[in-house]
Amino acid sequence: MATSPAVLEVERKFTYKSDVEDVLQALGATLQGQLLFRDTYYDTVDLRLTLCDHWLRNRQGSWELKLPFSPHESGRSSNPVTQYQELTQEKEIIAAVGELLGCMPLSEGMEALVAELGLQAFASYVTDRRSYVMPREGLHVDLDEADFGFAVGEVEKVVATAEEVPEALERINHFCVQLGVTGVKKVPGKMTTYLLQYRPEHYQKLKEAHVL
Ligand SMILES: Cc1ncc(C[n+]2csc(CCOP(=O)(O)OP(=O)(O)OP(=O)(O)O)c2C)c(N)n1
Ligand SMILES: [Mg+2]
Repeated sequence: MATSPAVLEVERKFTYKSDVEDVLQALGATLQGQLLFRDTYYDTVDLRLTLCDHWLRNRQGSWELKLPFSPHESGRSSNPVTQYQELTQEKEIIAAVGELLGCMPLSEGMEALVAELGLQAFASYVTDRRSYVMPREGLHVDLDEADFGFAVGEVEKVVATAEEVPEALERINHFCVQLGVTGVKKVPGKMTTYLLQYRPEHYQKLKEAHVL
């Protein structure tokens, strides 16, 4: 099966104040747009996907799987920068889920896979996202407000190969200094906060597995 070019997302989350958009524009960021979207996340009944830091979601009708491509760096550390591969082709998602669960799914499509593996939706929320771009740096900045009353920003760079990651890290961290984001600890994202608020047992299991 021909695989699509890799999409490797290098990302750092940050908390922001009401003047963040003035600061972004002063740094040369331009508003790309505002988007509302619902994410619904799925896992097996015994949480085998998220316990392996794999995040299967349906975003406004499109399926995506986020999986660590550098496990020692992503969720399993206090590093504020996370690194995930993002699959969007259903055949690649099915293959990756099957590989992780040690099975050969017969399903050709995602709805069938959900039924075949008995996957359950464990989180669903709407995000109001204002997206900025820093064209020269090739960085994107998302300001997210979730419908359960939580806001978080993220600076991210998407690259195609692992060799491009060190420069992406450098650009993200340099921009975060300019933005006044200085903490070295990981900033909780929407999913972490959602689980803590609504699925504390799931949250606890992921903490014990050092995923979150
Ligand atoms: C700081 C941190 N964030 C996420 C994780 C685990 N994790 C990885 S992916 C993932 C699911 C997506 O989480 P998040 O990035 O919060 O959502 P969102 O910003 O809407 O997705 P995007 O639009 O960026 O694709 C999680 C929880 C972690 N271990 N640590
Ligand atoms: Mg994110």
